[in-house]
Amino acid sequence: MKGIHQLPQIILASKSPRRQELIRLLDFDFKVVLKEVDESYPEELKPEEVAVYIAEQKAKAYDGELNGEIVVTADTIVCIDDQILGKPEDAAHAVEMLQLLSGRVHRVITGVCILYKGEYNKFFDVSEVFFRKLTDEEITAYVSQYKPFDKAGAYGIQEWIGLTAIERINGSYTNVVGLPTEKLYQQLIRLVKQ
Ligand SMILES: Cc1cn([C@H]2C[C@H](O)[C@@H](COP(=O)(O)OP(=O)(O)OP(=O)(O)O)O2)c(=O)[nH]c1=O
Repeated sequence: MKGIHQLPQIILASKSPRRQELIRLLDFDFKVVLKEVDESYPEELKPEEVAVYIAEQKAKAYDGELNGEIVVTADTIVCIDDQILGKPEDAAHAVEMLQLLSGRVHRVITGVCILYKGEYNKFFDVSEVFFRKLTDEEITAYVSQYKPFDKAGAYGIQEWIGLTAIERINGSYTNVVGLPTEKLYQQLIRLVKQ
């Protein structure tokens, strides 16, 4: 037990350093435990459903292995014109994604799954991100220097490109980084106190 609300131990099943840092800042007693999970999804799902579906798959890997802990998993996708952008496969793919996002608004959806006492509690958050027009030079320089291959949509809002090219966002900032902390906090308290 730790933090203002004294929650049980949390297992953050995520290799993402940004998620680990955010959950640390929430002041939880947590540890990181990782498992390989297949991130494929049924094609007919809507973007919001995809993020939640993958988050749930990540949590399912812990079913039956818990002893009162809370498992938290998440999945972040970028969505433009109903096209889902995951992580880029290589530099050319990253450049293509950023050219698509340049000068336009897109949605970032993070699905979250909380596994507690055998129940899967799922939700998602959506943020709109407004990019100014990026030049091709900026895009290629960013991709070669920052190698955003571990990031949905090929960019990090917390990096150089986010600081210099995002005009504004509508919604939660931490949701774009990979974990909607305000919603997650409310859900955790609701589950533990009920
Ligand atoms: C859009 C955006 C995404 N991201 C990150 C969040 C996620 O870590 C990543 C999307 O990939 P995910 O598959 O959501 O997560 P992950 O593979 O990094 O970690 P795990 O599955 O173990 O939890 O992109 C940023 O850091 N900044 C951004 O602005």
